[in-house]
Amino acid sequence: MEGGDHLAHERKKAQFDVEAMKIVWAGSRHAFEVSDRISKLVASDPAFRKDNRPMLSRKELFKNTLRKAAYAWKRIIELRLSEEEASKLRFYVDEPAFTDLHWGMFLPAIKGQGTEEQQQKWLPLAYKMQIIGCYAQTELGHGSNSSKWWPGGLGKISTHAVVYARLITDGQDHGVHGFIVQLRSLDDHSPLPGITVGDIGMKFGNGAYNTMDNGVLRFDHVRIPRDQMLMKVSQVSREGKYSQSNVPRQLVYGTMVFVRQTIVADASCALSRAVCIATRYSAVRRQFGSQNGGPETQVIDYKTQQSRLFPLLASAYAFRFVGEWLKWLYTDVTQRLQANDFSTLPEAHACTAGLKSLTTAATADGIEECRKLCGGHGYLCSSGLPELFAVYVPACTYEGDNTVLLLQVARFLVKTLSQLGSGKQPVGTTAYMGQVEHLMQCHCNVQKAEDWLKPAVILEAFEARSARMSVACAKNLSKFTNPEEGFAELSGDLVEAAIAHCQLIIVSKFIEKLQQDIPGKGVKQQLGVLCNIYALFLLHKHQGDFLSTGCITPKQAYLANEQLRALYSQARPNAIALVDAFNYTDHYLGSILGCYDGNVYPKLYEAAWKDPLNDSVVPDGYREYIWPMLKQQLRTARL
Ligand SMILES: CCCCCCCCCCCCCCC/C=C/C(=O)SCCNC(=O)CCNC(=O)[C@H](O)C(C)(C)COP(=O)(O)OP(=O)(O)OC[C@H]1O[C@@H](n2cnc3c(N)ncnc32)[C@H](O)[C@@H]1OP(=O)(O)O
Ligand SMILES: Cc1cc2nc3c(=O)[nH]c(=O)nc-3n(C[C@H](O)[C@H](O)[C@H](O)COP(=O)(O)OP(=O)(O)OC[C@H]3O[C@@H](n4cnc5c(N)ncnc54)[C@H](O)[C@@H]3O)c2cc1C
Repeated sequence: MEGGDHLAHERKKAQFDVEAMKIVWAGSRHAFEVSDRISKLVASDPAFRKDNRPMLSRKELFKNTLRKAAYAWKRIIELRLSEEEASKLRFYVDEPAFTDLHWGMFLPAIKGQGTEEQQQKWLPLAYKMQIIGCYAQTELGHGSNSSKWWPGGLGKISTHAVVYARLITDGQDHGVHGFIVQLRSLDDHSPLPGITVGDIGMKFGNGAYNTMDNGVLRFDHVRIPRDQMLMKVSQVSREGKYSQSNVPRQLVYGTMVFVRQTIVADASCALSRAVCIATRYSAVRRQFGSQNGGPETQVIDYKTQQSRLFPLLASAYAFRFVGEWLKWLYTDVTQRLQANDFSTLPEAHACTAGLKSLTTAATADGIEECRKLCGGHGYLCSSGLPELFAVYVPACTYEGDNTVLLLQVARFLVKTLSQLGSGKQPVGTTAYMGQVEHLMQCHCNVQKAEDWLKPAVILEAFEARSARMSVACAKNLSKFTNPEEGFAELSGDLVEAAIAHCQLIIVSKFIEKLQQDIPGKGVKQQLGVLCNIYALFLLHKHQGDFLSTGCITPKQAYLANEQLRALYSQARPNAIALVDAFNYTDHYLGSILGCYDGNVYPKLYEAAWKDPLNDSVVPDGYREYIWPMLKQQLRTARL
């Protein structure tokens, strides 16, 4: 069957209003309209072509990225795009670039840690891109005194950096502080005296993150003017006297709270993209299972395919909603900080760190699972999945290694529990710890599979599991005379407790979302199915935790799995419509397997012929290497 919509029969099965779901996914009608308009603008402009990326050498690839970034900036100015529209445009261009760090970390660091005066000086230059900045924190070795290593945009492009370094005055070490440092001449781009700077080399995957110039930086007697130390948190006077404002020192790390929050939103984008590809292809692909000469089975109808794919579809929606909530939390903490209320900073730090860890790990694993769900064709670059995986997987490491971040959450949980004794009532995402006595002894009363559809039942099971795991850690920690030694010894258990707590947050935010007014025929009902799939899939996967802490019985675990199977059947007719609701253009998806019309096979066949290897029938190197080999075999055979 040539042309036409090969997935039309699937789209007809939808039991909900897809257009209304698109608004829910985007967050608002306004966000949908901006996203829709800008994604089409990018898709229709040949300057943003990206299908050739895996074929380019590093130098070609990098120059191509610079061209796109400059062109994107030109279009942003010509079209007078707002900040929101400009950031969407960069998002849909879909190519990691120095601009990510300029807009995503350099500017926020100055906004968050610079004084009013410093902001007035630096922000206008940065907003007009008259200077280009990066964020230089990580070191080659341990400490904050070796060479900076990894910062994106540093290697070849940034003119400035926010550099994190130790501040020493009068021989006294005041710890790590941020400094704005000019790295390169604004006239000829050469490094300033005393500065050694360059790219750190090829990274994982063709194309992928190699469009970014992650860099190395060394200083040799470089003088930074005093007023280029970011001085909102602490100051050095002209006389060299060090002082601290009346704000917590942790604000120095505020940029990370901001970026981790955007990374959670980004996880839902990356996962939904992979899921969209795998779902559409699973409906197109037929394999075995035909009876009486009828058509073969669509692989999406295999229960095993559903049990691997639908939890990922549900996770994409779950991450979307928890990302929305995290954005609210971040805005709230920012407003409080401006009013000198620092009380919610530890929670904002724990939530952003923990959710960044959970969502990036699940997304990286999920993209790889989607590749496998597409069988052999998933391994082709034209499926879009190998590059998506290679671009995405460092999210598990950057902005804090995922395990290190979970340990930060665990510290927060242990502290919250220890404060219960002094009568401090936990609030926000740890409010459930206030009912710890009930949660330690409550019994789940599920008797039949459908009982698992009750939000209160699910919530109590997840709260009890999380509370019991944290309390067990706290009890074990109290046996150590040296708390740090105890923390190190029990770090494996602490990480598991942190995961349980963060999973509870995601499940509870999905449930809260469903309590809102959600317009559109059948939309809320479908989201309800996805929410239950997400929660029961987690319960099934981690049933060891739920059983060993006595939160549920083996029979109840069995019933949860039974309910999960029923939910997969409910999701099945809506699967294509649920991924259409992401509203991705074929350009953004960058995948033949995931194309909207499902016309996969002719496109795969056509794309194969575009590979440079097929430019000639006889390949380069034939005369040099293959022909002599064949001739020699011929001679041996004749002997
Ligand atoms: C639709 C959406 C589209 C969105 C598109 C956008 C795309 C998004 C992508 C964005 C681009 C991303 C590109 C990648 C760029 C990558 C950049 C980086 O990787 S920058 C480097 C980041 N490095 C790290 O994250 C290091 C991890 N380590 C830590 O975070 C450590 O905690 C520390 C180095 C900050 C400090 O270590 P240390 O001195 O040992 O202190 P402690 O850890 O013991 O902490 C002391 C105390 O402070 C609290 N704390 C720690 N961090 C924070 C924080 N960030 N905020 C607030 N508070 C913090 C901690 O809890 C302790 O508190 P206490 O009460 O004393 O227990
Ligand atoms: C693509 C990419 C882009 C990046 N961009 C930037 C950037 O723009 N700016 C910037 O400053 N940095 C950047 N980074 C660096 C990034 O932030 C660090 O790589 C990250 O914070 C992890 O630190 P590390 O590499 O030192 O890993 P390590 O800390 O050396 O981790 C190695 C292993 O040790 C374990 N480990 C480490 N500490 C502990 C502990 N306390 N307890 C238990 N286990 C531990 C980790 O879990 C991990 O398994 C980037 C990295 C990548 C990959």
